[in-house]
Amino acid sequence: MFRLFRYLKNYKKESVIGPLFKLIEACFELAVPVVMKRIIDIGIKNEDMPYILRMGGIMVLLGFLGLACSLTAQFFAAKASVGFGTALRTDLLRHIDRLSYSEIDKIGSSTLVTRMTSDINTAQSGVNILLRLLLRSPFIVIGAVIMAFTISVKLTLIFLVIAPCLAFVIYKIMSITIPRYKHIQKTLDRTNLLTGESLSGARVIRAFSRQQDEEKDFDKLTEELTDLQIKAGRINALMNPLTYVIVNLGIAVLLKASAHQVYNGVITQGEVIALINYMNQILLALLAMAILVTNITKMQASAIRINDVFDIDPTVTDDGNTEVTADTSAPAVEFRGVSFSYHDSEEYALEDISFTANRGETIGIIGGTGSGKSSVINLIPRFYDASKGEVLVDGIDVKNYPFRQLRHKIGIVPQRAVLFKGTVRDNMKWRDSSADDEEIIKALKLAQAYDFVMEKPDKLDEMIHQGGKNLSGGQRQRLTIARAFVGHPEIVILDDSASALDLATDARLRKAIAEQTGDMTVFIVSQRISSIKNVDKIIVLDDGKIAGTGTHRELYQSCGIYREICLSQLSEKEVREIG
Ligand SMILES: Nc1ncnc2c1ncn2[C@@H]1O[C@H](COP(=O)(O)OP(=O)(O)OP(=O)(O)O)[C@@H](O)[C@H]1O
Repeated sequence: MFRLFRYLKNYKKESVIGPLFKLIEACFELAVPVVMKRIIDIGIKNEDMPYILRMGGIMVLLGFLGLACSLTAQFFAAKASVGFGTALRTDLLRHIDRLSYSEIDKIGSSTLVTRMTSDINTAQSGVNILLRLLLRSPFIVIGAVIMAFTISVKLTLIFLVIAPCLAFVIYKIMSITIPRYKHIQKTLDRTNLLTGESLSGARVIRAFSRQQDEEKDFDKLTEELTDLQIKAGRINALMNPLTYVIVNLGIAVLLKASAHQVYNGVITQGEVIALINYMNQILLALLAMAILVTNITKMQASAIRINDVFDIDPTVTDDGNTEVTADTSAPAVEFRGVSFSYHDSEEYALEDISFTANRGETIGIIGGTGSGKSSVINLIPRFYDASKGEVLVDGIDVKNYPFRQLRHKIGIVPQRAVLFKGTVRDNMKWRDSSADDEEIIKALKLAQAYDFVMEKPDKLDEMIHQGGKNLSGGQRQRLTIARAFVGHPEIVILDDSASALDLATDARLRKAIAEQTGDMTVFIVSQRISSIKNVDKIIVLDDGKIAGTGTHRELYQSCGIYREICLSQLSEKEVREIG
């Protein structure tokens, strides 16, 4: 937890002023019983109305000063804790941004969202409470005991018995409830995960009529959560009655012990009232400490989870890499004996892959599901690093490029069409922020997206909802294809990105790519023969290995797997044409 306190370094002043004002407020609070004592012992005893009013005025003033100090402390504590949360969130996001796909796959994006949101919020409120209560509560307890000593040493001995009893009861209750609260937090995480999955997968759940099963799972989890909360709540509910019983018993003992002393003139009525006040102040301060400890425990759990993310070292980095000069005589992309496995698994997803893709060539990658097509193309922009062998772009190992330079060369159309909230124009400028409308329109035309964008009332200014929810699957795909071509990348990768297009649009897209990409090297990953049959070179993958490389005609004659795919997808006439 202490590791996270470095995010308070820009808020040193606030972190001192906040607690300081809380201490000043505590001093005013400790002074109130003294004034009360004077009102009783001097004002009421002498029936001195002006004195009572004067002292009453001082009490009100103490109240207002306390309030002002408390508000000031709250202001600075809030400023420091919000600043802490912001700095922590920014740094965590920066760290997550540096993680490779491999680490993100391992930890899971939904877990990262929880770390970024609820864990950071818990740490932030923990810091706020810490700044306000860490010094104040012990100060009030010690201060109240000292003030009581100045009134009567003998009667204060009762305090020395009551305060540890109170602390013990609070400690006992918390030692039972805190582990339960940790359990509740874990169940809450599971509930959040299930809720997230149910909401994001709502359409699939309905399509498969799985609502009832989902509801059943959700009910089970929420019942478990309710049960845990009720049990922890029941024990926690004992806190106030038990502590008040102890304090009231203490007050009864105090009254009994002081009665004689008051009668004999050893102690005044005002002093007895002041002692009772101090006893109540100790109780309230100890209860505040219980709240503080609960929050520190929650904060500690969140801090561990946040630090777990910080402790993950990115395995794919470009640290120390400086801009490289491309070797224009080398192939645009070359794989040399590349093998690759996910998360250091023993089993290779790709094995001994070697091929070259020259400038201006269009390369088709085909194979069954899970044959390794996406794995191959993910190695080009270094989303993952090859376990063995080398991946070269323009003759240089991708590991030697700064990410910015490498990825600027590449336009990627991922398998899942992801668009962001904003206008069509905003989305088109992701690769190249300086792209003008002319360039955007050229890319939209190539991707067969121009017509439907122009049919929208606001054209390039048409708003796209989060995730492109207000577009059809095919429209989304066409926009992601257009986005990859803006800014004229040297390499374009289309990962099964025409799957939602009708055959006619797909054919027009292929024709446009063949005619308009010029010196770009284009990779088309597909399971459809029709999407790749006219490209310069086709790579056939089977179970992570290359089963054949060549043109459509060559592969039909030499590669059994390719022929099988052709026979399952092409019409008799098309097959006859190859032969
Ligand atoms: N993130 C991942 N973590 C672990 N294993 C993975 C991951 N992604 C893919 N794999 C595994 O690697 C192998 C190759 O997967 P890949 O996605 O490259 O195949 P693909 O040919 O693109 O399949 P599809 O056409 O279905 O997209 C598969 O066995 C798959 O289970």
